[in-house]
Amino acid sequence: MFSRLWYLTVPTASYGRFILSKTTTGVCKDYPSSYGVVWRLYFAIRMQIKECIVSAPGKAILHGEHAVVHGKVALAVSLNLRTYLRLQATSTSKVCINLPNINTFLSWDVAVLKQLLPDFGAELGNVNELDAELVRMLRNFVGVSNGTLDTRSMAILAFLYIYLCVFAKSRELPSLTVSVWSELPTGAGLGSSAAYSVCLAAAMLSASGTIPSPLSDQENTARWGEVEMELINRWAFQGERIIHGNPSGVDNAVGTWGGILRYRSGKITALSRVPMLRILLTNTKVPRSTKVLVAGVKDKMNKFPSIINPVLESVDAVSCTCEQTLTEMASDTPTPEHYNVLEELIDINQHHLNVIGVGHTTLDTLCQVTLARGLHSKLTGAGGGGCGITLLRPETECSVIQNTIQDLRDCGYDCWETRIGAAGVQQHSPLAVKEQVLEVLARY
Ligand SMILES: Nc1ncnc2c1ncn2[C@@H]1O[C@H](COP(=O)(O)OP(=O)(O)OP(=O)(O)O)[C@@H](O)[C@H]1O
Ligand SMILES: C[C@@](O)(CCO)CC(=O)[O-]
Ligand SMILES: [Mg+2]
Repeated sequence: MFSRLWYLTVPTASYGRFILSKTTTGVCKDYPSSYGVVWRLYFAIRMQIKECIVSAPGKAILHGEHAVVHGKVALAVSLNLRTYLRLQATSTSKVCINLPNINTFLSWDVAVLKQLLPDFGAELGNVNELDAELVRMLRNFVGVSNGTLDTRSMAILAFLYIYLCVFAKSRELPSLTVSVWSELPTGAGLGSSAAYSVCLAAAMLSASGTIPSPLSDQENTARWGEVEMELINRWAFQGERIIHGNPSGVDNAVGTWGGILRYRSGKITALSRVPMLRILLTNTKVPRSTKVLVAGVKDKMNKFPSIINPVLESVDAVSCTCEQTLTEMASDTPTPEHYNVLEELIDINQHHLNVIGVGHTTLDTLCQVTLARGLHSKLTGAGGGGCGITLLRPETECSVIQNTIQDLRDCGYDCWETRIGAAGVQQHSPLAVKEQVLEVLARY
């Protein structure tokens, strides 16, 4: 009776439709047939896939990268560069993922993915810890070894992991298409993996109905409440674990909450009183892997604990002194002395980052070129290439900024002034998304 596929498609109020799907397999294993059919119908009816568009910002770390992995303080800011994700319900019985930034376009039969689910009733993917058995199965499924750093494999593993875990409760995995496009350079220290993971988590939780849509008739862009953001952040952290190995959680926290955050061992504090900082971002375009760099610091710590641990302690003190200085600047008029302190902290931290082995000659060049114009720089994110930040003082003349940007471009780097403190994860109606972004997301 249930040996063929059937669909019920109903228009929704916003855009798109939802689909009730039935698979060819008929009954749930381990359950009497009529019971299985009832459950399938129950879950199918519940499974009103809610189409959505979400976005999350990238980040720059002012101070505390790497040290934060070992329980020290980090100060991080969101950027005005975002990752966008569009999730569409389909009736193809396939799960499709389009990742144009990394030239990856894949699809799987839902029936094949269902074989990865454990027996009915078994727990899959606790939000608080990575399900090692599922990761192992997914590695086999995708065909990657444990030590792989391949960009595509990491992105696919994170996607499948979050998809399966979020929809595992309903045995009917939905047929859908997910397209992700980012304004952020991939793998350059600006939190592209976290913005990607935050978008995946928000979209899956929203599509499954686990969290409600924050959009209303009046709002084309809206944010979720604290409880929902906490859940998004936790699932995004699992995505980061798959991509990074041992993330601190600071990047996904900024992708979720946005703004300017102090982060230490999972404790997130929004800094509300901070001065408006102007920052240049420079991408050396040297590719690197956060996972490898984080593991390299751990090796150094194991090899020379009495040398490296005090350096991380000092980075912690740099972050705390910076936070204190920013607070003073916000409560009083910022003075040139405040900026002198911020510049000295940048120099000190850059030296520390070199000591722990995450520098790169291109980053040394960045520091030298900007210092020749009187400006101070440090790497941001995992280092080893990727991006650096340069602090601009209020009195820095326009011509100095323009000449610095040109000098850095002459080195072959990308360089631009950025705005910090953008909003965290958001849901958008199509009306609120820039046309070019919609166009890229709709192309697939
Ligand atoms: N737009 C995207 N589309 C698909 N995958 C992405 C995208 N952005 C990031 N990723 C995934 O994240 C990986 C890059 O993560 P990685 O942590 O190494 O760099 P980052 O997050 O940009 O830098 P950092 O962690 O230092 O801030 C890519 O290899 C890919 O697997
Ligand atoms: C290098 C690191 O500290 C920041 C990467 O943006 C890693 C992490 O905190 O997960
Ligand atoms: Mg990352």
